[in-house]
Amino acid sequence: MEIHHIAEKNSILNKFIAEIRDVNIQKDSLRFRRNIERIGEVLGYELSKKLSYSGVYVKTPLGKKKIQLSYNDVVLCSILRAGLPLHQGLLNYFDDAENAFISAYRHHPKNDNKFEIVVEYFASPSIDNKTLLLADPMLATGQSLVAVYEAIKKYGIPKEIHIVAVIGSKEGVDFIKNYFPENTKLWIATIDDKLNDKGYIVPGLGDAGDLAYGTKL
Ligand SMILES: O=P(O)(O)OC[C@H]1O[C@H](OP(=O)(O)OP(=O)(O)O)[C@H](O)[C@@H]1O
Ligand SMILES: O=c1cc[nH]c(=O)[nH]1
Ligand SMILES: [Mg+2]
Repeated sequence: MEIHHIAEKNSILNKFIAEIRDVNIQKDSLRFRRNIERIGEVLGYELSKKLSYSGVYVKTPLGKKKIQLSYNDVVLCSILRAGLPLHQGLLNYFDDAENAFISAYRHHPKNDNKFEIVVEYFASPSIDNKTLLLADPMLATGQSLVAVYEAIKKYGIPKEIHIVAVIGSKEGVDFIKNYFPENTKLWIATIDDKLNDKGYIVPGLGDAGDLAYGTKL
């Protein structure tokens, strides 16, 4: 897996990451969602550099100009709930992508810290031979991404996969490497060192779904 850790180089992206982490600023859910969306735009721009391009003539009022345009058939698949604002950010740039949505949540059968991932809702076009963008802001243990990848296989075999995430843990990044095809690319804004005993990223940002959409029962 090719890992692109975007915040390793300083850019305006750092401001968006600082705001979603900041315990006070993150309380503004409108700003939180918009910052995740902005990060999606930045990551989408970065990954667009690795797509396939061919020259297309564009007619202007005064002549014509050959421009390199990407010709990939992109399917943008996001994991509910927290994936929604990231999805919107990517869709702002890949505006003619097809779209897929999948639900994944942590089920605690014994009410302790051990959980399994339950994948229930799935709406997807065929992903066969297409460029799959798999978006989820948090890559904690990596189990949600792997469960989703297993579930999506019945919709076809993608030509290539780009995973898009905002904050990951080192452990989660190492875990998913074993499950995705070798040519998969991970576009991740930033990576933290630790997970706590509940599988939350430390320092991370807390619960991305709750921060974007409120607490659930
Ligand atoms: O890498 P993992 O250990 O699998 O954890 C990451 C998952 O946790 C979050 O979703 P969550 O289960 O909180 O659902 P939500 O988006 O509805 O809040 C996040 O959006 C990922 O899907
Ligand atoms: O740190 C984490 C881990 C899982 N889900 C989140 O929203 N945050
Ligand atoms: Mg959550």
